[in-house]
Amino acid sequence: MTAAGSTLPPLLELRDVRVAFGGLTALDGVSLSVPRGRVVGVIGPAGAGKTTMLDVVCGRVRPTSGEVLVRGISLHGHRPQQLASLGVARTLQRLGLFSHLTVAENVMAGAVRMPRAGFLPTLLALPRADRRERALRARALAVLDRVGLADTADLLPGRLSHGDQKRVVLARALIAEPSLLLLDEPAAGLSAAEMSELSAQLATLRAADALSVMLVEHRVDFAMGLCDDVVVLDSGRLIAQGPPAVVALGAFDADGDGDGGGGGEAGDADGDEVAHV
Ligand SMILES: Nc1ncnc2c1ncn2[C@@H]1O[C@H](COP(=O)(O)OP(=O)(O)OP(=O)(O)O)[C@@H](O)[C@H]1O
Repeated sequence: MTAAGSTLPPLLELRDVRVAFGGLTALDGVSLSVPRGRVVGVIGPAGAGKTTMLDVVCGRVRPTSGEVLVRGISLHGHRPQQLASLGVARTLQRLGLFSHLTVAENVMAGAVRMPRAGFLPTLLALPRADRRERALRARALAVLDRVGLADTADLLPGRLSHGDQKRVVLARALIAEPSLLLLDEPAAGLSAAEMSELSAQLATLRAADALSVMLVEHRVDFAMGLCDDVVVLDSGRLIAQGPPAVVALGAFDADGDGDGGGGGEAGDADGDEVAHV
């Protein structure tokens, strides 16, 4: 990285973020960053605050205090629909596909950053609108090809397996050409084979597009295998963060089963930085 490059702010930064729902503190002073081109996984037991963290980044939930920054710009007061213009796209835990639209049309629906045809030209079916529609469809087909679903473009999503529907959801996020992708439980409901395909897919995307990813995941093995860095939340507090191999050495209970998660001693086996708060 150049000297100038190293001064760039992280793509995403949370500074001392606290979220309270009435008397319940869902996030308690969480600070973290997602550097450019990195994949950061957020793990922790049910109710730890993982989804709340994504909601805060997306503007669905306002922090009670603290700050969220994208490329160094504070998102104070931003709305979810403004996120795309900042290069942020999110997938939801529930797939949210339109059952009456084809796979390609579902993907096109994610292209909020693309120039729109405008109501009047579309209504009058003017050639300019047709051209834009065709260009958008071509983009959707290209993205579907990237996730291995080119031949499903004209099917309804209900015809696809759960794993393939999740790939459509990924394609719908990718068509907006995000620089930061937020994934809410991408491995949920996937078989072991589908999980390893998804890992390979995300690794390819990251390499090709310098995409930064923050994902929330219950499947700790998946997150540990894929992510450059892992953040562990428990009861709204960030209790550990660092490379998976280092965090795995720490005594946290990621699956909430009371057995101490990775077990063993906390430490810094290979010189990587790990924080236990
Ligand atoms: N809108 C809300 N109103 C009140 N409490 C909420 C709201 N959203 C979340 N909570 C509470 O905040 C805490 C954190 O919830 P959150 O969904 O962020 O956890 P999580 O780690 O994503 O859990 P899971 O793994 O089960 O999805 C929980 O105690 C939850 O009940």
